[in-house]
Amino acid sequence: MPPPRTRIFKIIVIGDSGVGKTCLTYRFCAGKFPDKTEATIGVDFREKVIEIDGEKIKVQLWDTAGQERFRKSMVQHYYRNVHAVVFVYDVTNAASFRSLPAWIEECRQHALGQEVPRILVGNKCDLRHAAQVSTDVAQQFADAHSMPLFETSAKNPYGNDDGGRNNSDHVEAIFMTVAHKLKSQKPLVLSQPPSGDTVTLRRQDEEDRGSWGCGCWRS
Ligand SMILES: Nc1nc2c(ncn2[C@@H]2O[C@H](COP(=O)(O)OP(=O)(O)OP(=O)(O)O)[C@@H](O)[C@H]2O)c(=O)[nH]1
Repeated sequence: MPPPRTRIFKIIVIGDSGVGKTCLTYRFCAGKFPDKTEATIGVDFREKVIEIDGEKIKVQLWDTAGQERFRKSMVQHYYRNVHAVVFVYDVTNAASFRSLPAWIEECRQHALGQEVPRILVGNKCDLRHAAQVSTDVAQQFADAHSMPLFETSAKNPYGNDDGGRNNSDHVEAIFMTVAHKLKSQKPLVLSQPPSGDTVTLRRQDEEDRGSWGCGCWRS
């Protein structure tokens, strides 16, 4: 029997430069805050294999450049066969929140349909004292765009810089939520052949490969 194939979920992470996209993806894949980061040029990939309901799934995070000059040549590649989008803003930087409509518009221009799950992430919640974007305002925006909102800190998921708890979502839990959503959208389905008594297990993706692309499977 051939080894079971591993599904790959491609999730792109987008938002202004400096909001913490590299740190969030690093936190999820490496389990810690990076010692230092530099502005992303083009795109970086990070992967982590997770297990949901006994199935191993490869979560592939595309950490995209926030700076326009580092995006230009790559932007077409980001949006090919995307399974989910994570929009990130920095809770201490109102301008990064005001940029969100432009990022949503960029997705629209690259033909990302409403069927592609999106979430909104407010990062740097450890710096609550310096927050410029309130949870209420962010929640209104998320509701208006039918996205769930998560507030988090890639740096310090459990506490803030005053020594107190920051009540933020854990980065791990956020990406796992997206993976669960994707898995539930594309379950394994039982298919009964028209005749004969063999029942074959087929993955939903094989039926709509046109829209999801072959790239989400690997032997
Ligand atoms: N306090 C705090 N700082 C953070 C957090 N996440 C990221 N940073 C800092 O924010 C700065 C930018 O982080 P990056 O992850 O490089 O930002 P980016 O969005 O990937 O930036 P580009 O690659 O230019 O698009 C770095 O100095 C990080 O240390 C956080 O949760 N809390």
